[in-house]
Amino acid sequence: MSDHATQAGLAMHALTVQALNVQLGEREVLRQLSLQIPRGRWTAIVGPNGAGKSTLLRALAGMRASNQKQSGDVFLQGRKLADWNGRERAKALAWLGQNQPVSADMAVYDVVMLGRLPHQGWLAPASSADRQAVEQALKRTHAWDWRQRSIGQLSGGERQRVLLARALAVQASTLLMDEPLANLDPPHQTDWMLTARSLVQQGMTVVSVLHELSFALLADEIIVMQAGQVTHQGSCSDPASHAALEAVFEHRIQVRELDGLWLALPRLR
Ligand SMILES: Nc1ncnc2c1ncn2[C@@H]1O[C@H](COP(=O)(O)OP(=O)(O)OP(=O)(O)O)[C@@H](O)[C@H]1O
Repeated sequence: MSDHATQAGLAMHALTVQALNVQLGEREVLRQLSLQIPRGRWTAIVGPNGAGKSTLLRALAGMRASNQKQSGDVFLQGRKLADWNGRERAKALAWLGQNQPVSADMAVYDVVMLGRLPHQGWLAPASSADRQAVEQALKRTHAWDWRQRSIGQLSGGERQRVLLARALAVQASTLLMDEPLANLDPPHQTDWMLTARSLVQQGMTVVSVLHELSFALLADEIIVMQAGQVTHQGSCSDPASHAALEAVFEHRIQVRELDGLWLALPRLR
């Protein structure tokens, strides 16, 4: 393939991973992993504990642990992550991680405003576009009423909704989320899912690591991981994806349809 065709192929995808190896300390966590994440779709990453899902998501975001060695390439919109200007990358790629540290004294509004930093000039005050993005994000996650409270005073689920608002306030074209449903009650899990869907309808790319398999099956595409490798990638409605999911969890779960939705249920016998 010509360089031009390769470049066009890469640009078609939000993210492309080529032959990625990640070692954390002495442990080989990702091994020769290659995949492509389509633009404008919601992709869920699933797999057993320790499969390497969070490590993959962090690599997609260009984050490295202090004891990490890495080879292979990650491309964002056809360009190597390392070739992006930091501010432009921060505008293009938003991140919601697990247990993200936030100063407990900070007001909720200010926490969400941090999501606007890539859009702001050095020491420049927030613009009306920044304030509008923050308000919209806080209202979308039903956190607007707490805007003056300190984040340290919130429950785990309330805090998670504020951090989701911070990620939404970036207004990036790609949103990476690691276990976004952690601590959310069922109605807010549903709200999160509807938010993911509406972002995708607006053309955004959403990538989420999920343990809640019935929510993962509501995505467009599913990536199944095991022992540092991708064992399957396909549409969430494809029977081959359901088979891969059942297999990776040792047939301790089963995928069934109810009212047009795919559900992952425990297999008791
Ligand atoms: N900083 C680290 N140093 C050494 N090993 C690590 C480090 N972080 C994670 N690991 C190991 O890397 C492997 C993959 O971890 P990772 O967090 O990516 O898995 P995961 O699929 O997200 O798991 P879970 O579902 O439990 O969140 C695990 O075996 C874990 O013990």
